Amino acid sequence: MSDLMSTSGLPFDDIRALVRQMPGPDHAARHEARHRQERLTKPSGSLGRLEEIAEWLAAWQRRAPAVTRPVVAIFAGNHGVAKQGVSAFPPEVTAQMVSNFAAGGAAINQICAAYDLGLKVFDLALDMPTGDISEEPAMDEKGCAATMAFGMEALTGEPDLLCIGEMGIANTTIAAALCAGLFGGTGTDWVGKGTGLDAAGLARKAAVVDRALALHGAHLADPLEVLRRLGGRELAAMAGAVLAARMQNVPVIVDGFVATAAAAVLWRLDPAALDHCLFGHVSAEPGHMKLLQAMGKVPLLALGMRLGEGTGAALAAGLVKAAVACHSGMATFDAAGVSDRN
Ligand SMILES: Cc1cc2ncn([C@H]3O[C@H](COP(=O)(O)O)[C@@H](O)[C@H]3O)c2cc1C
Ligand SMILES: O=C(O)c1cccnc1
Repeated sequence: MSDLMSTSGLPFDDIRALVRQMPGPDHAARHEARHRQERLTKPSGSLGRLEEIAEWLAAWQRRAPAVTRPVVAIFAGNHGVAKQGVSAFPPEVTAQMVSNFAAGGAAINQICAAYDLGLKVFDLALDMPTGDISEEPAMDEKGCAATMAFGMEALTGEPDLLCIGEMGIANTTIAAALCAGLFGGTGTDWVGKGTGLDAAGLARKAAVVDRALALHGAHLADPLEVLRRLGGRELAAMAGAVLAARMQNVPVIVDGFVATAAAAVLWRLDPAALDHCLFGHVSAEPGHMKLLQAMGKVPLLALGMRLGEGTGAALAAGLVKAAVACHSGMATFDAAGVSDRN
């Protein structure tokens, strides 16, 4: 996928060029799917949002919708800001959970097995945390752009549906800072308990976000600059993966607060940039619903989950598979000899 990236100009110029070249939906494929939908043996509209999902898939896959190679991509990164005591867990857990993913012991492994989804885990220099955003930028431009390009590797193997998730202790602090940088507000507007902070921890987390905003506040007009300063590697990689999926006609399901914050960088560059994305669930992390509302996105599920790992996206992939099965497998009124409405 790195062939999408040239080597000329400033590193972010390549990303901006891709955003300008993003393909739109295939209206003919969407129309075809809608036409079939109307002939299936059910009252028109009775499958509700499942019908919309099938038509959305057709539009972005540019053909009759099909999901035969769904993949969950988890990006893992570590964050300098973890040393500020903003997570209930220590940063070693990031690498330990990557091992757990490989061993099949995490929640995401079970959901992938239940719904027959592929799982790919990408770890991003876990022994070299990014800069502490309350003291310095997380990344330099070259590192941030290179990490976005690395995220595009999620598309190798040609998945036909891509679920985006993450693992990275302290990354709900990063997501909160990123949201404040992109949409305004202060720490308290965007932080939540993450892995389970107490009230004192939550206040500390909000103060850390406010310090980061004070430090970087003069440089937040450009969304990619916000990502570089207030983001982290797994967030940069997720943004790159979402963008690469768009270029390759692969619909995306975004996971929770952290994954949505990463995708929001692209939305800020162009509000149409996430039209090929579904938002799998709304996380219990309070910033997530605010963020979805700010972008006008309606999540599929609300299960009170606050895990990350792509779990909410993977659950929604089960729904998407069912939507496609109905769309492609149901009989038409004519074929089944069922009488249509009067
Ligand atoms: C055992 C364990 C498994 C996880 N799987 C996802 N996360 C989630 O929690 C982290 C973010 O929360 P915070 O900002 O509070 O650190 C991320 O790693 C996220 O993926 C986990 C966290 C833990 C502890
Ligand atoms: O919604 C999320 O992405 C989330 C929430 C809590 C912890 N980790 C991730």
